[in-house]
Amino acid sequence: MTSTKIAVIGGSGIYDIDGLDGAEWVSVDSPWGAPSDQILTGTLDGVAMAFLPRHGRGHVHSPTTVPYRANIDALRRLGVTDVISVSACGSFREEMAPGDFVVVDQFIDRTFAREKSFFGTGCVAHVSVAHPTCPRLSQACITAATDTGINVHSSGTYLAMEGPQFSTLAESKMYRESLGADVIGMTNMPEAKLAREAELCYASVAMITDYDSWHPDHGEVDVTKIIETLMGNADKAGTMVARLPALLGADRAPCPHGCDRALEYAILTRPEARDAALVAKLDAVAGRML
Ligand SMILES: CSC[C@H]1O[C@H](OP(=O)(O)O)[C@H](O)[C@@H]1O
Ligand SMILES: Nc1ncnc2[nH]cnc12
Repeated sequence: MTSTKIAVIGGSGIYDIDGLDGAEWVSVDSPWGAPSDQILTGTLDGVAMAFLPRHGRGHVHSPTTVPYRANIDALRRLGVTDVISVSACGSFREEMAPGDFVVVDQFIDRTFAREKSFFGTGCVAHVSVAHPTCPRLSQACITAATDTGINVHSSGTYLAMEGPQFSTLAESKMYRESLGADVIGMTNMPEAKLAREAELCYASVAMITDYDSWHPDHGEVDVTKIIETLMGNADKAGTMVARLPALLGADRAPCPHGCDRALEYAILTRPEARDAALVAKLDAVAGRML
């Protein structure tokens, strides 16, 4: 058994969380650069918690420039075991309406201008992301959302686009009709891939804010409306998060789905061929295996 430490990565419109005992913003140094912001630490129902605003307080980082590697590394350095992303998303499905939550279980990664791995020349690793989210943690999010009275969909495919512009109408229709995506956002990739490399359980709660631009009865997406819808849902997200410590408990059994052992058999570079500088940077993420 290890101790649970739950991190929430708050997306657009979510820059803080209430109710932590002993709340303190702490700075965490990472060899992967500066994280998006300081990290709010504390406890909730006796369980250690951490909160990181993905875009920084004041919304400084664009989806492309969010320091994804530094963020995941910093959470790992803090001893986090479980990461929950709470994100604003557009919907490609009539029945996934603004105000609903979707606990995402698949991704289509269409981002192209971001660093997507902690590994590379001098230390090569290939982890599986066939199932990119943790079923145990996702189920806790579904239960917490249901308990909170949220209209929650228990699965969905999230298309991660580069942005920062929203999709064209043709792209929106292609993502929906040809690629079969259910929701769209700009940030969950490479975050989910990096969490897997760092052997962290990861779940993604998508808060639907709009119908992107495909829906004939809704105008094209715009950021003011997104933030309006988001603000109407921020309290629901907070209540959902507050249920999680009781559901997950302070003592943590190994992940039944192997998220916390993802690097076993993943590192290919022979010990004598590894780059010492890269190995040193990997101390938090992969120290267990190096
Ligand atoms: C505010 S509209 C677009 C912006 O919102 C989402 O961010 P996040 O996933 O951090 O909630 C979306 O991915 C875009 O980055
Ligand atoms: N329609 C949309 N496209 C991309 N990111 C979003 N975030 C919220 N709504 C979005």
